[in-house]
Amino acid sequence: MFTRQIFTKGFNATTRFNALRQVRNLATVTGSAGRQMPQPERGTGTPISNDRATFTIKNGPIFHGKSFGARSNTSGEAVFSTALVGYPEALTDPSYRGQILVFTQPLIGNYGVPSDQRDQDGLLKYFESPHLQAIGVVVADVAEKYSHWTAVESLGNWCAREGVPAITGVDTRAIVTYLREQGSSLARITIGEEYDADQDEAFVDPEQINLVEKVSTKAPFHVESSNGDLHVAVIDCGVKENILRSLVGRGASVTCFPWDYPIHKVAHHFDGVFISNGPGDPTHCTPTVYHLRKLMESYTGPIMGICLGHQLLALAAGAKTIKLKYGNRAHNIPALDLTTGRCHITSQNHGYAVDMNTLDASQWKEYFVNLNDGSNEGMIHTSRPIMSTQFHPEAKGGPLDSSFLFDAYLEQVAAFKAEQILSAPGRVGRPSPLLVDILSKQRVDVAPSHVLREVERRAANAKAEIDSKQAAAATAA
Ligand SMILES: NC(=O)CC[C@H](N)C(=O)O
Repeated sequence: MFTRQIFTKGFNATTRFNALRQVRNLATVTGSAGRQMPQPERGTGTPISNDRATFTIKNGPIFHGKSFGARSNTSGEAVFSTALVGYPEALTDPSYRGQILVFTQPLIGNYGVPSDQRDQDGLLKYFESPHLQAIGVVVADVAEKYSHWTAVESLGNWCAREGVPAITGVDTRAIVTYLREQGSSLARITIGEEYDADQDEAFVDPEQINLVEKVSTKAPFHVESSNGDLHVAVIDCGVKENILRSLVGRGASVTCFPWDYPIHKVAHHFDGVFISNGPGDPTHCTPTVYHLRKLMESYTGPIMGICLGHQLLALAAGAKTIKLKYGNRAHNIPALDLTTGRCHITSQNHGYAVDMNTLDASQWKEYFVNLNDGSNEGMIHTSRPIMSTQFHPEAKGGPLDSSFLFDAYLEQVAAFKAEQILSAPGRVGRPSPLLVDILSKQRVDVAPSHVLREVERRAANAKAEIDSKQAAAATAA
């Protein structure tokens, strides 16, 4: 409202100045508590490295540039995003685990990195999870100086603190042109050394790894809504905070379960079930798919899935998923709603898609279709309240065009709850206070990728040591 007034004709200069000052004050008033410079956690991260750096695409071109993040090497799938804003949200989105993110927007870092402040419901205000999730960052031109009222540190500082290598000064247009033609590729970032072609076998292929088990909560957690008395079970495959906020803000408390939790055994306690986004190939999540199949057989309440959640529901319904040539990562992808004929501009981040030809047409209809490449963007059950989208209605970053899908889902959740109360009047509406007290309020035991890497490295070393001792003992005997 203020901004509208400021630019209305007829306001004199002083009024305009005061209004602007008010907007600034409003904007900064809540920020102070979380605006201290974050301190490095002991034993994690490195100082910022400004050494030479190399970005190497497996069997492809090599790009030389300058490091601006952690002094460590990394390897994974190189993916690119054409989003113009939202690097803090993208880099903390667990769906980017295992991936080196190349930004096509040339100037990245100019508004710094915000704090890990939480909102009134205990959800992160500016991040999609507590840590950087992408395992490497590639930009054309990093902004070392930044300016924004939410910023507490530079992008370089954040990457270094979180142990994530980052490279600047490379031609991201050439990288994208290569990936677009060649398709998804493995790559590595090497800091401070010349690239050695003999290391080629060291490329890590995230497609082979179950990344969901690394980013999912290890035990259930609960986020209470102060806005209503609905209760939704979320299968956490690496859930974005803004998905939780979209549910909690609309009056649903959420209990989030680990990815492989037998959800069908507890679903009857809930007014709805939701399946989150998450990293990697959906076919790794066999337990989730099995539980979802059982859930759809026994549970009549509303079910919604987003992105990986959509793919898992489709697999549970008997369909197949495919890997796209290079995926869709942007904030301006047109998706056509086939039930209304309306086009929505959507936020996306995925490398796999549901093959609509494999979905049982007697039970499911295609809900949305991508107007750029014709890929599937969602499905809806023909007779039951089950619906899912490949794109991200929760945005962050990106447009809110499709947030109405959360409204629609929660209307169904409320209707189901009302029905349940009528048929079983003793049913407790709100989540039990005991449950709420016992459960954690945040994800449980989800280690940031570089900490996990270190743990895995030490475990591998320990195993190698035991193996060699056993071998030596066997030879001696
Ligand atoms: N954002 C997501 O949930 C991504 C889903 C899946 N990992 C894919 O890349 O297709």
